[in-house]
Amino acid sequence: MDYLSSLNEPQYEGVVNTEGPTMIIAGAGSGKTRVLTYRIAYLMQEKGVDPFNILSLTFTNKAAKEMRERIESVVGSNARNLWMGTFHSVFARILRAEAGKLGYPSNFTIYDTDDSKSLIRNIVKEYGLDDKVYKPNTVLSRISSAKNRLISWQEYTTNPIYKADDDTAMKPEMGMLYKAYSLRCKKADAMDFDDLLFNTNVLFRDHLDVLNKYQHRFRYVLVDEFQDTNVSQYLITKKLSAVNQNIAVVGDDAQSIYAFRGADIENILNFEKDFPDLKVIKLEQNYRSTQNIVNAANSVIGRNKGQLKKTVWTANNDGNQIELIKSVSDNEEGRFVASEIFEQKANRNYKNEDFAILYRTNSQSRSIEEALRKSGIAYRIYGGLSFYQRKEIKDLMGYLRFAINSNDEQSFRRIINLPKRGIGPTSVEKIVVAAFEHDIPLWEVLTNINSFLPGRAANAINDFVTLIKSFKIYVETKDAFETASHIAKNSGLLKELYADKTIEGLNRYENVQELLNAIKEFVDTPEVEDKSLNNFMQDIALLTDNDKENEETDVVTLMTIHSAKGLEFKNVFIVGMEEDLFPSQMMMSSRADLEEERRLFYVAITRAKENLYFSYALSRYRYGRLLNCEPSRFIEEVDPSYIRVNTKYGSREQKPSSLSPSRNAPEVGSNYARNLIANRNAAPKKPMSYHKPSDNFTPSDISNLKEGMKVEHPKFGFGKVHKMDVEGSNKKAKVIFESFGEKTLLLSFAKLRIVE
Ligand SMILES: Nc1ncnc2c1ncn2[C@@H]1O[C@H](COP(=O)(O)OP(=O)(O)OP(=O)(O)O)[C@@H](O)[C@H]1O
Ligand SMILES: [Mg+2]
Repeated sequence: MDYLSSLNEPQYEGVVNTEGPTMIIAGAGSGKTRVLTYRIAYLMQEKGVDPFNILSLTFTNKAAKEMRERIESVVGSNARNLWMGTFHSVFARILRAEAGKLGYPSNFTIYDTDDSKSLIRNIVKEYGLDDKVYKPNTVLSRISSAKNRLISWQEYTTNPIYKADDDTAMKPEMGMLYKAYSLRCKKADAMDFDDLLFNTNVLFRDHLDVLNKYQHRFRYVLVDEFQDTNVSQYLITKKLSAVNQNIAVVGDDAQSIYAFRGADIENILNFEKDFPDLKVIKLEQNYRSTQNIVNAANSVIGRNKGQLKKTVWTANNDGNQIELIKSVSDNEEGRFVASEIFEQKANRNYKNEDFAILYRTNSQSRSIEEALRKSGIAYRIYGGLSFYQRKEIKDLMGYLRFAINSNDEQSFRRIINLPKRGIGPTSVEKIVVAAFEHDIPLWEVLTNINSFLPGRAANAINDFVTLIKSFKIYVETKDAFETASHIAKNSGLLKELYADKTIEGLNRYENVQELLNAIKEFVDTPEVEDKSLNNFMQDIALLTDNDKENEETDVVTLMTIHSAKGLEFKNVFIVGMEEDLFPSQMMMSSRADLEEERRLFYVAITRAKENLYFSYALSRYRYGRLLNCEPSRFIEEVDPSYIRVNTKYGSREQKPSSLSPSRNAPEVGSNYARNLIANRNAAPKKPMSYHKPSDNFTPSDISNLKEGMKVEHPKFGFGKVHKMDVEGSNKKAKVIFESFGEKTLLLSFAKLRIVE
């Protein structure tokens, strides 16, 4: 068979030895992904394994798609039945099927990072905490890191270790926020990204029958980019392959670049302990890059202390030296890069798609984009604001999500006053708080709104509820396209966009049409059996812009180095090679951080097949100020024999070895100290902490509740009935609680225990 003949000896071993645990840790461009791809093809074609029994986990949906296409070219359309995708997408699918076991409905909503952050922002406000101390980003990453280490909020709030850490960091309320955030997500029938992995672990831990089912389904498990799995992901794969032991992982410790998100290099070491029969395969030949690029990459990564020893060599040509481009400003940098692309295309027959421009942070794309646009070079940005992050798309998706899951708090907040219905933030807050305090679902509050809000506000909500109910009928009875079109029209969203005749308005209108087109395409796909909106929405939440179908393919790629992992391009520009930018200012405070940053540099270098450019500017706008910049220390870390200064654009005199030796010490330390002092001085407001119900708490029959009775409420604790109010249809009781003061409770919802 002809795909096998294109493999070298160890690669061949990796493909045909399909049984038992296998690990390949090898350098960039050595064919790790190729081995995984062919191993799957081999399993299907030679071993007759059913694609339903193969689970392949990749880092991006794009990588999964490419892998599937390659396998398809060998084995045919049967490859579509492989279980292949990111950890998040595969396990979201499994969680939907098993949701009931964890107390979620199968149509649970997936909160994206924006949803999570805005929920945190609300909670911080509700508890009266300082939002400069408890920034949504900081709080979310602390929660995320706990979840990825499988620490539940229950454990977090009871184990004093975490409290001590948070106290030291001047964020003593972190545990309380973790708990409140988790309860709110659960109440909204929503999982955030980390929950998808966390809950999969809970599912497999607490439901051995379910674990058993998937252990038998996935006879073969394969993981690409294994170095970037976190503890939570590792545990899932380990459990799944415990019975059959057919697990193959490939990775490169020198390319581990997600430690800041909890990826753990220890997994590579643990793997040997957890699977003692492990077969380890070494790949040493690089097929991707020229000799020069491979050598330069080796000279960089050799500076890291904590790497496994590996040999990487190539039989490819020497190729050109790395070109160093110096510019006076970020705008000039953009122009130089654009001119170079223009020239290379003209002289060497390259196409746009042969170029990639890689940068450390998304915001660097602006000056490059401007220059490319002026030169008429087609490009595409990966990452950044993706299609599904655009406001108009999120708005319509908010309606679709809410029609499916009407307890979804974040969607509710997004759409309730869109278009304007005269419902103010106070009413919205009252509704959300009522659901929480009465411990009833959001939808139940909305459908009984007259009990919670005064007349006029209630009327507006009632109209909204009627509208959503009519949408729900569509969700139940029509296909995804009919439903979504109906909702787009009748929600008033399309009309509002249509009325806006500015260019941006037209764009937004077209984007919504584009989403409807995508849904139409989904409905028209013959292989899709379940054409409901529900089914369409399932995986959408996990799509990133990188996965979007590309309209035009011959484009220059712009992306962060992080998202370039695993990819390759003939020509690569690494731009913004300046101190404080790359290495990033935030990553210079410890040796471990700097090593991670250096691995990122290694990843960037090893994306290039033929030509590589480093570019830096002497000044750049950052944080709204023009800053002077110095060339990155990383430039000097590359053996100078592999670099030449580009004299077309940069200064002729400058040599890489003479790059400014003196540097100002980064200000990280002093800033940090300033923040600490500032935080200490800002007296934190005390959060209100809800009462913990007594162990014997069960709500009593309260039809005979009378003034003077002593009661317990699950959240407000103990109190005394002050006054009964039987006016109108709603029976209410005014209760004075010991810690919360007076509250008016609706008897039809209140869960109270009569104490005496
Ligand atoms: N035996 C081979 N003969 C020819 N080309 C090969 C061979 N093995 C791999 N290649 C090619 O080398 C390039 C790198 O392979 P691949 O992407 O699988 O490497 P990798 O180890 O996964 O790299 P990375 O660490 O960057 O993910 C690809 O273009 C691939 O097609
Ligand atoms: Mg790879």
